[in-house]
Amino acid sequence: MNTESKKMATSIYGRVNAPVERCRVNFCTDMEKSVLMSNFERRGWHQVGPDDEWNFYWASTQTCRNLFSVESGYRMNDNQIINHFPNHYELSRKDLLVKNIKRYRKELERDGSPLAEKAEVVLHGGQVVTRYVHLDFIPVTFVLPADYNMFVEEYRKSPQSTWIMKPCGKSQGTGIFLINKLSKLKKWSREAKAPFHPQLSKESYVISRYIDNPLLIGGKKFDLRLYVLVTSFRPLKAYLFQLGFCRFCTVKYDTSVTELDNMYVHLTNVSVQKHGGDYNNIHGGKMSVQNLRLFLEGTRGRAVTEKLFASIQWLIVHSLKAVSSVMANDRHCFECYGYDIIIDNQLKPWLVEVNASPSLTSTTVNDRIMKYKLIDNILTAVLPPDGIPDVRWNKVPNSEALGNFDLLIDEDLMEKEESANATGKGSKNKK
Ligand SMILES: Nc1ncnc2c1ncn2[C@@H]1O[C@H](COP(=O)(O)OP(=O)(O)OP(=O)(O)O)[C@@H](O)[C@H]1O
Repeated sequence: MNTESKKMATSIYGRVNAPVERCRVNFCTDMEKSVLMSNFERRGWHQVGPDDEWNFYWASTQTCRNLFSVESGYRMNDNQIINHFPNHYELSRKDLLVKNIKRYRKELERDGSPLAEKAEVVLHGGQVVTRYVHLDFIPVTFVLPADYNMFVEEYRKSPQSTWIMKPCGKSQGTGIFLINKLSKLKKWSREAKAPFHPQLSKESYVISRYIDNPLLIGGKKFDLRLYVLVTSFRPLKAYLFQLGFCRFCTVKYDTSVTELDNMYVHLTNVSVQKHGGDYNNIHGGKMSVQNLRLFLEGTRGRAVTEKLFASIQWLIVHSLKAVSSVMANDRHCFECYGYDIIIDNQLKPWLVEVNASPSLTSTTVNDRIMKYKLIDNILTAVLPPDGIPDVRWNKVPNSEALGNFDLLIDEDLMEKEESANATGKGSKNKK
């Protein structure tokens, strides 16, 4: 690499900008976010249009779907990669995520896996129900209108529970509301012109048990936004970014009925909270995961904190395994998912949602530094050491190339280790 090409980027990113190999890559994007563009520029990449010969496409989910559609007839060559799997919605659509996780649990149960162990638990109202011991990481959820009767049955088991209704095809808190009475749901259904009638309803919803005992800090509810990079679904290869963050509500948590419609109390989306009068532009209602860890170690102890973070990794791996068999594992694809997780006051993590297009908009300076680093680390991890996209590469970055990503799972590696162990055992046995 000559000195010309060894370009140290300057400016606000500081330490983030280690020298990168500058090589000729033609990139295309329909998302001109500054954290993306500055990363591409720093690598000396050249921007081209979708009809030109691109090597690297950072596309919106819709553009990616169009590109993979049968009608488009587009065929990628070995030097082209793109940032979504064609049917990412199996993981990122609220209803499909639930459907896939339910199927995965049933399959494990049918195979007699110890992971599918069940036990009886007592609900608030004293009712005893059976739940998965290890795979109970999404709140009880039903898809409406299809599962309306099943929902009513569950609702009656614990009528004092609160439920959250979310439209499947929307984001950023749009169309979400809480209910604590079946009558409220029925009223809404009437006003929305019979959305529970499968033939009449245009939109499906999920209704989930509301996690009404979230862990609070400073009296406020928050959730975690974690980034997970998947480079392959079969074999599964996934990495967790260390620099996730917590997103706080601006108003203190309050479960009283009068506050049920107050979204500044219940929804942690930045897109909701930034409209609140108490929104802070400096920290943007965000706190790093490292600081959360320190806070928990100080207030709850190191062992339970370790256990919580291990459970979070566990739930991410199993949510990915739940979709791995249905994902179109195109070798041109990688994807960075935004995981939304709520921790309850028993330090149990709950998976709320997975986003295929986590926001790359920066609300604060720290946010911008972190997101810049995220993109930098993704690019380094998905490209072979020479920096040129190549699907024939084995997609195993070395530990240096992972930057702030930690390996979550590599089924390839696991298989190799297993067979090495078996061979080791074999030779021991021979002795
Ligand atoms: N089961 C639940 N219990 C408690 N709070 C929840 C639950 N589900 C969602 N929430 C809250 O509602 C917010 C919005 O939910 P969710 O992320 O599923 O919807 P969204 O509008 O699609 O968000 P996004 O913009 O991230 O796609 C979450 O960030 C969380 O604060």
